[in-house]
Amino acid sequence: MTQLDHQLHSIGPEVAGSRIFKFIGFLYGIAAYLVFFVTILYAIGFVMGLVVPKTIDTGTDTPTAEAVIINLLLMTLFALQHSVMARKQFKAWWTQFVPKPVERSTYVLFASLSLLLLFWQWRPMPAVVWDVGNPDLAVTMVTLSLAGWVLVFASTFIINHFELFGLHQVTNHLVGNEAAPPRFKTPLFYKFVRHPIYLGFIIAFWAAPVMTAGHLLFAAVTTLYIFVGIALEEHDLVDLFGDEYRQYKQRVSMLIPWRRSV
Ligand SMILES: C[S@@+](CC[C@H](N)C(=O)[O-])C[C@H]1O[C@@H](n2cnc3c(N)ncnc32)[C@H](O)[C@@H]1O
Repeated sequence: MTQLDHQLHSIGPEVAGSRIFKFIGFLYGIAAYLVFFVTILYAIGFVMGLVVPKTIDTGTDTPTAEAVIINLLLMTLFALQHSVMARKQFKAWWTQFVPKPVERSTYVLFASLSLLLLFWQWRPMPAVVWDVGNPDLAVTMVTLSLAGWVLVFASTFIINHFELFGLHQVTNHLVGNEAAPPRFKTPLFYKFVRHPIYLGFIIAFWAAPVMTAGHLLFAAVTTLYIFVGIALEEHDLVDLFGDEYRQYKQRVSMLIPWRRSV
């Protein structure tokens, strides 16, 4: 028995072909997760202008009107992919072709690829909108932006990082566990705002000591998209959890901890 056969044998009693497919699905899920992980790390460098070779403020010099059009198209492509593929009607349709256990991984992979395309093709718009100048204030803003990214990561872990990014589903499938039905949760930050991940992104995108026109366009459009995304997501959450989510909306603010409505 080869080592692979041995590993597959320990997974469960199914026929060999099915076990092979489960294992391939698992490897695919890991690959999709790794692509996501590289993409999100790149995103931090891209937005903050740190470490990575191509940032929000570098790249091919392009006339402003052309840069605005290209950048808007890139953000629209990401928004469409991200929102359309997340809807339950779309999921019901495409799981006829994509096996259910790898559906989330495929979504994560497509979202990562459309973001990587955005980073690659993004046109800088270097006009400076604000430059805080004061070094202490600049450090505060960079720290705030990093805190935004920490809020994003921490919130994914407290709600269920591995399920959000598809690893949970492919692992369950591999070991033959039934996928658990979605559960409504309000851990930690979710007691103060309904969307801590999105709040983290907003903070990370806006807290910039030097704000260029390109960065401002990115922050403004993504913030607008977050509000659209929230409306779509909450519509689905009310469908899924009913009164439990309706009452949560009454009780807990959307994005600003001390305000009920927003
Ligand atoms: C990318 S996460 C964003 C979660 C949340 N909007 C945030 O900003 O922290 C989207 C997924 O989280 C799920 N979700 C959002 N709020 C939830 C909650 N309170 N309990 C369980 N699942 C939730 C949605 O159904 C969706 O699958």
